[in-house]
Amino acid sequence: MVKRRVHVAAAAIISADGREVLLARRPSNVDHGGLWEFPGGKLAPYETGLEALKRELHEELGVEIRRAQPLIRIHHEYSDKHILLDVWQVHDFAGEPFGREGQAVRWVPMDELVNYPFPAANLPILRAVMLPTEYLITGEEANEARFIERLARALDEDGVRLVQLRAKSLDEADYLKRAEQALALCHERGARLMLNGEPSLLEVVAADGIHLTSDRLMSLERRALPEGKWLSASTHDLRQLDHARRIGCDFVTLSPLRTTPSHPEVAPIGWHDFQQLVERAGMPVFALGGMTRFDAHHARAVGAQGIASIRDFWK
Ligand SMILES: Nc1nc2c([nH]c(=O)n2[C@@H]2O[C@H](COP(=O)(O)OP(=O)(O)OP(=O)(O)O)[C@@H](O)[C@H]2O)c(=O)[nH]1
Ligand SMILES: [Mg+2]
Repeated sequence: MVKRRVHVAAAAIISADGREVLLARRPSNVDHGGLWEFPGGKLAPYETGLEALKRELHEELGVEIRRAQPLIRIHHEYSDKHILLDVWQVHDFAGEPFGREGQAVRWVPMDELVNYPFPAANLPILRAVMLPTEYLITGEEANEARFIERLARALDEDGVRLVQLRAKSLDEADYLKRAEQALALCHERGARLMLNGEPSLLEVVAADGIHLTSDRLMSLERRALPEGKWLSASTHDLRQLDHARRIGCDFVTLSPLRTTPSHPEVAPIGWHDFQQLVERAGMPVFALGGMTRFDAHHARAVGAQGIASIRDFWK
């Protein structure tokens, strides 16, 4: 059987306070009936994704999009079709959304999203909706007070909401102590903390997830994390991206986008190849390597979740 190829535009419509996202329930008599979805539908011939999205949101919800940004593109094989879900984050719209086709429509808090039944293609979209555009990786800082100061500055002044504690020079006891301190700071501000190391670290410190080095990623055959925790990994090529997806990573960094002073010998990926890799990733990807917040807009435009950086946040 030759599968149909279906291109669908869908919207993650975010509430003004950034805490909720709008879901709709598919009518029981259609494909994936009764499941929840991000409102949207198939592109008509000659429509762009954004044009289709504008038309669909008007038809399905009675709202007009004012401002939207690409969020993630997911290719998924259903038994009867190959689907491309082209998902946009809608930050501003006019009108009061309601189910114009009789479907249920509901504002759902971000942390309750995982409790809703979605079509199989949607898991990486949920991750993308929950993740910010910027990912801070901590730099080295031996002095404890100075470390706290630097992290607090990034959280308070830069508004960072996702942090990876990377501290290769600390032994395990000191790392765990830092992790407790970082976790308290992050959670006070509603930010999430990833620990760079072994999944077993989570048995000691109740951080939000684990970030794996690419070597460690390639040595793991399955996702071994407690329920509700996130798994991310460093990747540098397609083989590592494929492996990350296979074992169920929630998101990854892909590097080095540019040549950096710390790794001058490594060839940069560059935006062109980066875009091709992201298109195949099937999960949120942060561009890493010489990135600053000025690059975030372009990173999003080529399909990434955003940028990860030490230098731009670690002042
Ligand atoms: N809109 C939307 N569709 C999704 C999501 N996830 C997902 O797998 N799909 C699938 O993508 C396809 C979208 O088609 P649709 O039924 O919304 O298309 P449409 O609004 O143009 O309706 P119609 O062509 O039936 O009139 C369906 O097979 C649906 O199950 C999602 O989050 N939102
Ligand atoms: Mg639809």
